[in-house]
Amino acid sequence: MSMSAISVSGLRKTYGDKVVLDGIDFDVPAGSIFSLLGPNGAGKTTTVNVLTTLLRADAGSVRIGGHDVATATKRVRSLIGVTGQFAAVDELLSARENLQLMADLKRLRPSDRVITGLLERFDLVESADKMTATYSGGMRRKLDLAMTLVGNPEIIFLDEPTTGLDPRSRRTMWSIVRELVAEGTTIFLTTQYLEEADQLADRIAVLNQGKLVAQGTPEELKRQVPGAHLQLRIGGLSDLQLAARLLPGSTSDDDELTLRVPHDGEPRSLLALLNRLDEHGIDLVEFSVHTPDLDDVFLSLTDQNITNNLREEAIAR
Ligand SMILES: Nc1ncnc2c1ncn2[C@@H]1O[C@H](COP(=O)(O)OP(=O)(O)OP(=O)(O)O)[C@@H](O)[C@H]1O
Repeated sequence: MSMSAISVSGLRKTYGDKVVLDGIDFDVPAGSIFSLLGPNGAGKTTTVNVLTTLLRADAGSVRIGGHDVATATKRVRSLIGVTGQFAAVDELLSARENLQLMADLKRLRPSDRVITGLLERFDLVESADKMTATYSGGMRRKLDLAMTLVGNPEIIFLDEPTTGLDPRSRRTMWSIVRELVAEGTTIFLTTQYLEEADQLADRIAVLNQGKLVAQGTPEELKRQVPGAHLQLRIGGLSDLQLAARLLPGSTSDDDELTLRVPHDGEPRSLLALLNRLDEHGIDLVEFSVHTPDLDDVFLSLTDQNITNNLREEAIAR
């Protein structure tokens, strides 16, 4: 059984009479990537601030690496690294000097090998001694993450790590994040790019108006929103018509010989459906499963008019 790196239960935070976090619960297994999504003002930064000991919760419990953030603050701080949207990089110093500063802050001695190793890993050796004010946004982000890694934190909070980066730099950051996880690091990621969460996260939670309205793997979340369907291509018109009769709710295109069937892509019922076609001797040429992307999930779950039904179903998962 995998251990929880982050365990949150009944977390509440209010500012005056504004309830920002209204009792949220989630669990992040060690060595996995968890992404918290939500519209602006949903409470993501507030959550990160509580989890990283910068802010005290009003109620609930938060354990990081098994330690309570409220009572074992120092221990928690020694386990975590935080990379913010606004990089901690000092622009008047070089990459090497920034890393040295971080090593000194963490009382890491000797630090030369660690610093050289990080410069190599992040491909910053050539510019290591140039003032970071001359760096591109991507290089600065890499340095920021490198600084977070000084001292080998077990759990890393990445707050919008690729905002403003071009697609190539974003992919470089993604592969570094994947490497870290492969080495056993736990990552808590906030991002405004749903594709990033989709690419990286093992599990995603969607925060809306202070509550978690859904949690699951990217695939589980995508299956919850309407629009998922199967596209079948059939060998002939009579087979197409027979298939359309067998599969209620389907719509057929006689010219293309295709059939669109509402379906969430769940393997067992998919198999049953295909078997049914086979039992009737229907010539199935091709099929594909179309699931909505995370944008659809996000819009549907964070819409103010979301039906209570979907919300309850989402929470139950
Ligand atoms: N110190 C504070 N005092 C009062 N209200 C605050 C304070 N900090 C945050 N809030 C309010 O709490 C709510 C959640 O803010 P938070 O910054 O956590 O949201 P967020 O999901 O991170 O948003 P964004 O995506 O815009 O960064 C907002 O309505 C915000 O105005």
